[in-house]
Amino acid sequence: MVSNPQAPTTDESSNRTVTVPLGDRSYPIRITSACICGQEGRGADVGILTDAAADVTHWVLIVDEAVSNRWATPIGKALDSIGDTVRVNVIEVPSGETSKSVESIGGIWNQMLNLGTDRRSVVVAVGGGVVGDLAGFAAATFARGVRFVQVPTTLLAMVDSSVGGKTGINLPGAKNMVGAFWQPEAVWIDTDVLATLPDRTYRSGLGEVVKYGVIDDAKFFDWLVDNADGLVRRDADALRYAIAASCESKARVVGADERETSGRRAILNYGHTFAHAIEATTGYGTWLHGEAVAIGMQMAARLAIRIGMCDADLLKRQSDLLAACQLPTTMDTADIDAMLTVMQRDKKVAHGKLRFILPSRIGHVDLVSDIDRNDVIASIEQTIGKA
Ligand SMILES: NC(=O)c1ccc[n+]([C@@H]2O[C@H](COP(=O)([O-])OP(=O)(O)OC[C@H]3O[C@@H](n4cnc5c(N)ncnc54)[C@H](O)[C@@H]3O)[C@@H](O)[C@H]2O)c1
Ligand SMILES: O=C(O)C(=O)C[C@@H](O)[C@H](O)[C@H](O)COP(=O)(O)O
Ligand SMILES: [Zn+2]
Repeated sequence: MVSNPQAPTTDESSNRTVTVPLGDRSYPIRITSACICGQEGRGADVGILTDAAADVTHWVLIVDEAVSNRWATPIGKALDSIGDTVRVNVIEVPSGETSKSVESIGGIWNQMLNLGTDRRSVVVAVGGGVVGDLAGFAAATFARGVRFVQVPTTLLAMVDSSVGGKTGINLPGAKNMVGAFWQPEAVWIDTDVLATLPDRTYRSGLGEVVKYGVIDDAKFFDWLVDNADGLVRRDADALRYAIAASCESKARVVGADERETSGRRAILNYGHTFAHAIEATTGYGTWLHGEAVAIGMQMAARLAIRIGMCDADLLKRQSDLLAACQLPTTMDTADIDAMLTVMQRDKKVAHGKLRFILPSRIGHVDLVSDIDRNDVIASIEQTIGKA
């Protein structure tokens, strides 16, 4: 069922644009379909890329190897056909979280150098959040910064990682610890690419979608409750609505606090202090990011209950929605000491103290300091079913 009177409007082709409002660095998120595979054998329509950046002499496609043939090749061919004045190169990246590493970024910098990348080159990230974060960081740092465009190919990347300019890599003991804020020139979403996305990876993206409902938009949360089945089945209308609503939430928050200085942007980190500790301590890639976020949100909601910020009903509503999205809400076991060590390196830590994003009601969260370590431990234990 898709029934929200505030559903985003669409143009005749059912394409839609959401703007990330950042003054003269504002950029569009274009939500399209049938653009990459092209209509009636015409090849990819790369107008979104060519409109996004003027005076380009060189396109560098940084591509997840799993989507290279099917989704990046048509883009490369269409860019190639623009003419002799523009070069196109492709750098393939192995799939998976372990590619967000010091070794990978070093390899990419050297390949960019060998390909003659300069400040009139534009990087195009084609892949999920891993390639988006990695390619974005390469663009932010090579030659002290070249332009880039995000072409997200996972649901998670469409609703979250391609928007807002957080780029970077992991260290073995700390997720996203090295990176830069570097905004893309545009985000080009083509929902057709989800046709090849495995179910588990697709559902992982729903973890971040649920997050927006809890942190920012109670009406969207209710809509998700009504439409979870459709989303799991990938109903096209439900999916487009969820992508647009998520992008609108993220664009609004990023526009208000681009570099997470006022604290507003930190709300996007709901569940993430726990999630990043789960990812790092279980080995990157064991839990997908959105799955870890789902479990992390459960831990955060329990922490909020423990300190009297919200009641048990919020946890139940959140758990029910996560379960309806076929996401995990618990894990069998956890190395809590190791998790606490990783959590201490969270970027929200201030004066050595952990700070958490915690809900007071559906649709509202706050950044909270002075949390007792024992409450953190108890929240993890309750979520792994130990207490
Ligand atoms: N920068 C941000 O604001 C931000 C926000 C959220 C998450 N992230 C980061 O994003 C990463 C997770 O992103 P993800 O969930 O997209 O993971 P991912 O990039 O690892 O992609 C998941 C899997 O799907 C495959 N894949 C991608 N697109 C496909 C397609 N269309 N068809 C078939 N297979 C496809 C990939 O090869 C990979 O195996 C994490 O590193 C997380 O930290 C960043
Ligand atoms: O864009 C943001 O800001 C977010 O926090 C979005 C998160 O979903 C994302 O996982 C982000 O990469 C986490 O950032 P970090 O600063 O905690 O590493
Ligand atoms: Zn996230």
